[in-house]
Amino acid sequence: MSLEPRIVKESFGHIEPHGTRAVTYFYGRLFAENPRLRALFPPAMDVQNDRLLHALTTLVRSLDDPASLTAYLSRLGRGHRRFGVRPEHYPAVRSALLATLRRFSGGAWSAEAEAAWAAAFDAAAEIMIAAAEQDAAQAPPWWVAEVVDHERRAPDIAVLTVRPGEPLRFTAGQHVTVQVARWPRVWRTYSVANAPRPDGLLRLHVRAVPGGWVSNALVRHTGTGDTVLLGPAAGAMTPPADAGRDLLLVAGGTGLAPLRAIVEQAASTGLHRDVHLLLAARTEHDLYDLPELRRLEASCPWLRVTPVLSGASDGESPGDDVPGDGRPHGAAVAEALERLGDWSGHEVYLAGPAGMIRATTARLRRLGVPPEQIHHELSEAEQREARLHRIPPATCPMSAHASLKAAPPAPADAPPPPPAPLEPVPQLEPARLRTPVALRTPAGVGSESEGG
Ligand SMILES: NC(=O)C1=CN([C@@H]2O[C@H](COP(=O)(O)OP(=O)(O)OC[C@H]3O[C@@H](n4cnc5c(N)ncnc54)[C@H](O)[C@@H]3O)[C@@H](O)[C@H]2O)C=CC1
Repeated sequence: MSLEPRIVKESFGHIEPHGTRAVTYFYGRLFAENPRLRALFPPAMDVQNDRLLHALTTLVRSLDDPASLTAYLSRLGRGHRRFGVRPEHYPAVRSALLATLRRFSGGAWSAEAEAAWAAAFDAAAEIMIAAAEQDAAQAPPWWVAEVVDHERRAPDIAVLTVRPGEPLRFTAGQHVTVQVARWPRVWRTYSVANAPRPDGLLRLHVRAVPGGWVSNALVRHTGTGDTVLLGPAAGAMTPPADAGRDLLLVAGGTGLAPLRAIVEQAASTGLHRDVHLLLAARTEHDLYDLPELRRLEASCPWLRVTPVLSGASDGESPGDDVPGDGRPHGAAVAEALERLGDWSGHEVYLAGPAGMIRATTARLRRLGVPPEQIHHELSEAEQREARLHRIPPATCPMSAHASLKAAPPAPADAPPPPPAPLEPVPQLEPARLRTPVALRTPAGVGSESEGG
């Protein structure tokens, strides 16, 4: 990639302070000039805004590291397949992006900056398109999956088992995105809570968070026989086949999911490494998977499961509220870590609220665990929580799956309805439910059909 990182970084510095305003302007301009593209996006754009800002920041920061930039853009290109993005959409995005940069750079914009950004965009688009095309040759953009089991393990927690119509490849520790019939084009990330199995089933652990569209739909309004869409598996929190060390897994709440998959993976490969799973939860009812874990522990001599209760919270916002017993959050986990042994020789995997990941990482470092032995996906946890603290004021009662199974009326716990989308919502073809799926898009936008 022949780029001008210095110029791109400098000009981005002028735009960064305008963050959200600039991104809002970008999408406003994109949709004003290309109304048909609106149909590719969810009704409420808050998550999309965050994603664009995150993508631009990552792009600019990675300009000096072509290998990680290419890996990031390839992931982005593959991930955009599920939105129905096609090569012919890129010029419109390019034009809106340059206009936005020009608009928010004030007097600092120059022909040199424009050329540098145009070159950066073209190079990025080329990588994204190539990755998407390569991916299309081997995997569908999304999978239609049937819910084959739905267990309500607590008032706000469900464990769902889903069967994709086509094999969905993943490794233990990875996550997929999920879309429900009730909220078309709204994707949320959940870890797969099991290791790959011959029957291809995936288990998801979901807590219904206040105002959460997809989580409430999955926990309270989904049952056996319903259909969800799944995006491709992603994520790098996968232990190597033989990590060479014993494992310490620290789970916070439903952050158990990816670690549960790692435990299953260890069981199926016969690793002969000790695995200690520390299960942090606020209350007993949050220990929604403990009976199953106890059964697993009884049959696996190398596995030890230690639940740690931190106390119920008074507040509603996840992650940063204070437990009811007045002790600082994370105190119980920290005490347990200190009490239970020496972890400096362990490979450690953490999943749960961002605050827990940060606090536990700091504690492990103090306990002598080298940073390269501590694995987590903190930036994803932070993004998820940023979204939760800013519930968007819009919803969409239309359903991409409406023709598959009538969606019930919007639930009482859902936020108020959104402005109508400018274009018709893409519809799944009912007849092709369990075979490759076609996305019908408005004329001129093109149509996406599944590659095999
Ligand atoms: N469902 C899934 O597939 C996955 C979920 N996650 C994330 O895991 C989290 C789980 O949320 P909940 O089940 O509501 O967990 P929670 O909010 O009930 O907390 C679980 C444990 O973490 C501790 N904790 C919470 N905030 C803390 C902080 N700031 N410092 C130290 N400890 C803290 C709590 O005391 C509790 O012991 C969410 O952020 C979710 O996004 C992560 C990976 C997969």
